[in-house]
Amino acid sequence: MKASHVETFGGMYAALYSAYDEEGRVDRQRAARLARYYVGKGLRGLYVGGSSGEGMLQSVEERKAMLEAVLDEVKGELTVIVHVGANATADSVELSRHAEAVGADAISAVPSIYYRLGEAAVENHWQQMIDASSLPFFIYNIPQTTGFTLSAALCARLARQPKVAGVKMSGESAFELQQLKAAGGEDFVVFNGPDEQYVAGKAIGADGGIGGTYGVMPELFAALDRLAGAGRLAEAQALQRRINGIIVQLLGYPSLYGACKAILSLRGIETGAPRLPLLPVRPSDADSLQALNADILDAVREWTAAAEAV
Ligand SMILES: CC(=O)N[C@@H]([C@@H](O)[C@H](O)[C@H](O)CO)[C@@H](O)CC(=O)C(=O)O
Repeated sequence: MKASHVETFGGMYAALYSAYDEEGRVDRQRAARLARYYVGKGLRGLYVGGSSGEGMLQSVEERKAMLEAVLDEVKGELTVIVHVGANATADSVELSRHAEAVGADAISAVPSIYYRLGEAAVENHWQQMIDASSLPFFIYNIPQTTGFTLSAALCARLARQPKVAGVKMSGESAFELQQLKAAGGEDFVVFNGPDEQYVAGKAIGADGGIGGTYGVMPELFAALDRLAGAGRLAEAQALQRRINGIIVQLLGYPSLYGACKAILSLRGIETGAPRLPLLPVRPSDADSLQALNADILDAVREWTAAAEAV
């Protein structure tokens, strides 16, 4: 019997950061090393080229290079979902075809942005990339950055296609997350997007999460999922509060991704600076980043034993 979408894709995914060399060019070796860092950390997989991955700031060729490097390194060990959303439909179609050709597990996309498109245009944009490959497709709903809110009606319509496997719900309303799950049906995978409220998303029906801060604390999000999934609510709430203390600090730097990349650099994983207009950390941030990294590693020590007992 064919595995369900929830069985195949449910779980926790780090939204992978970009990997550049010191001149800001996509660096395949660094991308491979970054992907390898997440093996054995309790995650199901990686989400490549999304918001955290700066896909929207890269050329089609750079995006292909990032994906190829990741798949060469971890294919079969981690499930790889690749974001193929681009402003021009033709670019998304090309990325969708490429994803299938190089062996990604699934594709995903935001709407085209800037033109404030209506539902018919967005639906057509997504449909073209769905049709361009045989891979499962995950809608990426992130209204606060795209200006487009996925309606339950459009979600239900798309979900009628067997290839449409779920939604990455980065909107902040837990109610809307539940409504998308209801619209998609039992085997429609809903990923929680806001890392700060994973427990709420899970409690209301998320099948896992994809997050931009998982990349600096994958063990904590894996533990959080296990505690919440086992119904150990008090511990899950306590861990979510601990995580949120860390996220608040990360959000205090010139850019979230710059801070996350700087923290990974302290652990020997070099990925370069984020691409402008995203700002890198400042030299004056060095001491606080050291302290934050130490705090995260303390939290990992505190919480992994608790979750292993689940
Ligand atoms: C608005 C936004 O960027 N949301 C992030 C969160 O992971 C976010 O970084 C986190 O909750 C911190 O605010 C994700 O939903 C997006 C994401 O994971 C990605 O595609 O990289």
